[in-house]
Amino acid sequence: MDKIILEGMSFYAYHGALKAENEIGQIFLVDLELSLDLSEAGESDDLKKTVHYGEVFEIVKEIMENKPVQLIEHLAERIAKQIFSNYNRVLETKVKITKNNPPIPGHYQGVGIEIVRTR
Ligand SMILES: Nc1nc2c(c(=O)[nH]1)N=C([C@H](O)[C@@H](O)CO)CN2
Repeated sequence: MDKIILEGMSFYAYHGALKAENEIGQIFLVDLELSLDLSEAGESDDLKKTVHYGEVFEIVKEIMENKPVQLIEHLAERIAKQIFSNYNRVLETKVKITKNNPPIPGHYQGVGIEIVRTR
């Protein structure tokens, strides 16, 4: 299946289970993969036959920069639901959200989750 990919989106936000995260905030990295048929858009060269990835970015931004929540799973779920609601063409959505510097002692590149939802 073809994919639209938005990779390395970053947002400063205040999500987290710890009060410190809600007060200080941190950077969240979001990767998104939308599975859909891109052949019609490829053949027609018509933007209406695909999903505008700039619009998708704004959907993610609105959710990531909105009211703080505890879990990044909740953010990922909201993003997937909104994508399916806005775009009937999308058959599957993969959302990966990472925190590179959470207040968790230790040496690591990042911590995060990835969900895959199918229509
Ligand atoms: N599966 C998850 N585990 C944890 C999350 C999360 O969102 N999903 N969040 C936290 C805290 O906010 C952490 O970032 C700071 O202690 C812990 N585990």
